Amino acid sequence: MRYTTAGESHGPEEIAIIEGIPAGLHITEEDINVQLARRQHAYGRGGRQLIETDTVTFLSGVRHEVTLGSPITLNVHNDDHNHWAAIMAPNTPATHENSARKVMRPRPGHADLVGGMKYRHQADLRNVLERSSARETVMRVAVGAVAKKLLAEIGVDVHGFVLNVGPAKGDASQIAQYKSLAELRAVTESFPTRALDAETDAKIREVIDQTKLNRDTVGGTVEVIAVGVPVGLGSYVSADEKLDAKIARAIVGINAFKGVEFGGGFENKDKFGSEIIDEIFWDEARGFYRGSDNMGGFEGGMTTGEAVIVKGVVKPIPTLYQPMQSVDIDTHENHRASTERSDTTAVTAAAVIAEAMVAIELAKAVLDKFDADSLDRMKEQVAAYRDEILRF
Ligand SMILES: Cc1cc2nc3c(=O)[nH]c(=O)nc-3n(C[C@H](O)[C@H](O)[C@H](O)COP(=O)(O)O)c2cc1C
Ligand SMILES: C=C(O[C@@H]1CC(C(=O)O)=C[C@@H](OP(=O)(O)O)[C@H]1O)C(=O)O
Repeated sequence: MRYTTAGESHGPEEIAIIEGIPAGLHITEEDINVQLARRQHAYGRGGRQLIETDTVTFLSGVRHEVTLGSPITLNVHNDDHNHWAAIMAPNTPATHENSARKVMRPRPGHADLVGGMKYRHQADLRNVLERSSARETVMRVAVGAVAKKLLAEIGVDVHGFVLNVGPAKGDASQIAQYKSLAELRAVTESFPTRALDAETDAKIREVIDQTKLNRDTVGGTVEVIAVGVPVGLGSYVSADEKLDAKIARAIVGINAFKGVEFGGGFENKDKFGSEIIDEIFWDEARGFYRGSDNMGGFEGGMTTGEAVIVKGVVKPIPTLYQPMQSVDIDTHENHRASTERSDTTAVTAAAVIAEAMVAIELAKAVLDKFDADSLDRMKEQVAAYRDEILRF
């Protein structure tokens, strides 16, 4: 499976093309729209989300709600494009009027300055901004929704949620507190916040509200948990086949993510080996299993069969309503950076995006390992493999 996305933030459409999804997967636009809504309506977002109604259209690869095995094209319309049609027009030469919203003062913390230097966009840094915007993540969530549907067919369930925002502490992995991922989902699905308990939920909302009043932005930590993952996805034999490494790349590839960890993560460094190594047990029903999951479901770059637990750190987003110091790329004079309207935090939406990225990497690994032409054949192979592993 591979995918690509295309689209500018204020252009007419966002597009994704996915190749390698087996024939025979039941999927509807609504399956995807549910996930898009979780991203779009996350707490702490700005005015743009009041304009958009993120819904997907299938343009290829799906017939009568079933995948054909051919490339799947997904499309989400940018409703805001109406307000930008002249400025984004692909077929009209630049004029004084349609270049009205030029960006000449790069926004610190964005791709503006380096992207401008790299692509020689010295006439207008909007040419960088439009694609570097996290608007593109709407398509990653759409692709992730297809991946989640595929994974559900083999009993893999992936869920992402917010652990903390700003100084509201408490970023210990949550899975241990819950009997099942379904239970965890039941309490965290109610975005805007993780809602693990009413007090923390209220604290997180308060931090976001107060940050907005301060005309500032705030970061935080998200967690993604996947259960039902088969043993042995990824491989130790070559560095680029390690699945934990692929997931780390996929997480840090999301706009504004600055860190990633697995299981106990950075906290493991403060403990002794005897406290954190996941010991091996066996029983008839489960076969081999670990007594704990401090490694977040990976040994040697391969899934152990325990829950995959991934955390990501999201920076406070860079566009503030109190613009930061920058320099005009034309005059080289000091100026306040350009301001676009902005979210207060990306953390809440980022939990949904991180979930999508983990689902995509797990789905890719499953499709690499098993026959991926027909869904039924893939499921037969996965079942036979699970049975073999149980009897090891
Ligand atoms: C869901 C989401 C929404 C975002 N919204 C904004 C925003 O409104 N304003 C902003 O300055 N940055 C926002 N960002 C962050 C920028 O896209 C990001 O910081 C920038 O592209 C530079 O990339 P980097 O932080 O990965 O280096 C958002 C990120 C995500 C994931
Ligand atoms: C459009 C989305 O997020 C955008 C991501 C973003 C950025 O700089 O990354 C900046 C803002 O763009 P705008 O200036 O158009 O409001 C966000 O709204 C979205 O997530 O759908």
